[in-house]
Amino acid sequence: DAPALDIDPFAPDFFEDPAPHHAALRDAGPAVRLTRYDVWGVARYEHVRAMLFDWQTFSSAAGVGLQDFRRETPWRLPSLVLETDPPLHDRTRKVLGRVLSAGALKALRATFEREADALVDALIERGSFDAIPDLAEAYPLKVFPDAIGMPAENRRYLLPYGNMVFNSFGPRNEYFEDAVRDAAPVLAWVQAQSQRDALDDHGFGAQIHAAVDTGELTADEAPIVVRSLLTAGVDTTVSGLGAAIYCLARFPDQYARLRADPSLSKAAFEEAVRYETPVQTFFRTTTRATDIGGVAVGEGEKVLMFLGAANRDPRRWERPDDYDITRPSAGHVGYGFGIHLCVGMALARLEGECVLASLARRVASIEITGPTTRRYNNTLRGLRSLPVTIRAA
Ligand code: HEM
Ligand SMILES: CC(C)Cc1ccc(C(=O)O)cc1
Repeated sequence: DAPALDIDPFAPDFFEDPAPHHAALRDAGPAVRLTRYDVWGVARYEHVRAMLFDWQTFSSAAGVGLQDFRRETPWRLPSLVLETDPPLHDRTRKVLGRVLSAGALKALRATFEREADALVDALIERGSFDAIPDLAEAYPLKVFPDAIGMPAENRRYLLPYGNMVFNSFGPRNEYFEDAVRDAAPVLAWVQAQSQRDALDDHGFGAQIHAAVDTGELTADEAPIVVRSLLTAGVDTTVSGLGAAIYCLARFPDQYARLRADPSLSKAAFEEAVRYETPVQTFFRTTTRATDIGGVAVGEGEKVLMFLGAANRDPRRWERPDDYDITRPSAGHVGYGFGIHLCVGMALARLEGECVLASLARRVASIEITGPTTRRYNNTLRGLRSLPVTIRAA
């Protein structure tokens, strides 16, 4: 019968070095029974990509975490975008897609570039710092809440809230319990911050609430759609930027190529998203009995997609374990695919491009000058600390 493995994808051994586990999962078969959680795991690029496009068979409406919303009370009110299927998803996604479109973001480019230059100049003055809190976290925490239209105070709750939600997609293990320990003030803040009167008149938040005036959203739905941005808009880009800086610091020959041609900053960020895959895993739930590459899967089964394994699959990528900024990385599954393809992708890419271009123009070298420590989270892959020393160009 079906191949089975008892690995634990939500444990330090896996978080510290996923590569051997990813290889075992890919090689065990198209779909593998994860006996520890009694769910399926899919790690090959071909099948992960096919699942992401087949929303009818692989539904998001029962949640994209281990929890099955049809059997258990969701930890938080389900997202009206992430945790819905069509037709509801079509309506809410349309609003977010317009607010976050590449066209809408053109107006932000000058600001995002200026903020990146200012932050990099300040860090050059310091010389040595921790690239995670001082750069990977500092930059999104400045530009994104500004773009949403949030007041300056209380932005510190954004990372704790993201940490709770991303841990909530996994099992109720110690990472989840630690994250939700003092959740009450954070949850109250998120609820308050999503209201129309808490947001300025021209940011993403106001634009979402304006969809109530046009009848595209109800007054009850709008705060939940704003909550989607508060949830997914920061912790993801923090992990993405951290991944890119970590790659460029580890592979100086790639940094030298970027220095020689700063217009490669977009490609360098994209290849880091493929190489590190900040969002490592999430689930779908089958709506009918089906098969994945010939392995029979029943109706109502949770299937865990290993995006990080798919992005390193030798069946799809040449030299998958090389960080190569000139590689055509298009087609990686780091932002998902299909109807739930990351709606913030253009924004994430803009942030990544601006920060890496600023570094490429102003910083001659990035050296890791201390021990790195990894962050343990049930969904996000990223460092907790990355001590570096940079030299001005
Ligand atoms: C490097 C940064 C980012 C990564 C790696 C990332 C990754 C992803 C992935 C893999 C999905 C698909 C989830 C699924 O199929 O169930 C997704 C969806 C989503 N992302 Fe992102 N994301 C990033 C940045 C952002 C930003 C900056 C925002 C907000 C401005 C955002 C908002 C969303 C939302 C609202 C969805 C749900 C879309 C839907 O279900 O239709 N993400 N993201
Ligand atoms: C990679 C995704 C699971 C990130 C994410 C989280 C939360 C939401 C929401 O809509 O709350 C949307 C996207």
